[in-house]
Amino acid sequence: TKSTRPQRLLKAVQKHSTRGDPQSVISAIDHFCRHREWAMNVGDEKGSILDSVVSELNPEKVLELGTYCGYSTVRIARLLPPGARLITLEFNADYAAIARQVIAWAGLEDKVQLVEGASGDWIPRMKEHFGIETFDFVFLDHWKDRYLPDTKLMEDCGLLRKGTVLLADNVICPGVPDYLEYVRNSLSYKSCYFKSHLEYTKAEDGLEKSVFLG
Ligand SMILES: Nc1ncc2ncn(CCCCCNC(=O)c3cc(-c4ccc(F)cc4)cc(O)c3O)c2n1
Ligand SMILES: [Mg+2]
Repeated sequence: TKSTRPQRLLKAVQKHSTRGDPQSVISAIDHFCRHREWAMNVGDEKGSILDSVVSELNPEKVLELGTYCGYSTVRIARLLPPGARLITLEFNADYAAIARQVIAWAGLEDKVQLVEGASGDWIPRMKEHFGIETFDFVFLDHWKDRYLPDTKLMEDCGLLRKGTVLLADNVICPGVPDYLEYVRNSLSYKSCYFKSHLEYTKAEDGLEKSVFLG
């Protein structure tokens, strides 16, 4: 039977990168997506912005919503200090199976916990199930119509603290208008837009960085 795009992406990682070398995994995925098949990874341009936000923050507790093949998981986890933890939620079991192998190939499995399921189901269980008090950094890259409800859910579950940073992908393309309106107008957030491009294309897209003020 025909392979899937995530399966072909994994093969490209195993063929063109070095096990245990996260940077080579990132480069192999970017090369595959730019020259073989487009895929919805955050990509190299927005990825560099993601890197700078994570490096500046040095977060201990990270939540990623939407793993896909693990590209942004690897980008974030490779920058985390020893002892820091990244929990990443993936709804699609096939994507999760590929992402686990990409994360393991990069040698980052000790920093990453991949959980299969829907954000709306798992966010309320973070405290009791993972012993998480609050998150320092959240990367939103899942269903675009879940960014706003899940942000409100994280607020209600007490998972955000003064200074927690939310970074949202795709705020222009595909777009998250209700989320943008909320974080840009709410007195509980200080928000700013990083203009960029949709991964591997010339179309405009960008990341919205929002600091929770408590
Ligand atoms: N609730 C819940 N909980 C947990 C979950 N885990 C996964 N999901 C479902 C996520 C499904 C993938 C989400 N990502 C995107 O849809 C996406 C799309 C584009 C794009 C596509 C076509 C174009 F022409 C232009 C742009 C580009 C991007 O960078 C994107 O990130 C979950 N949902
Ligand atoms: Mg995205």
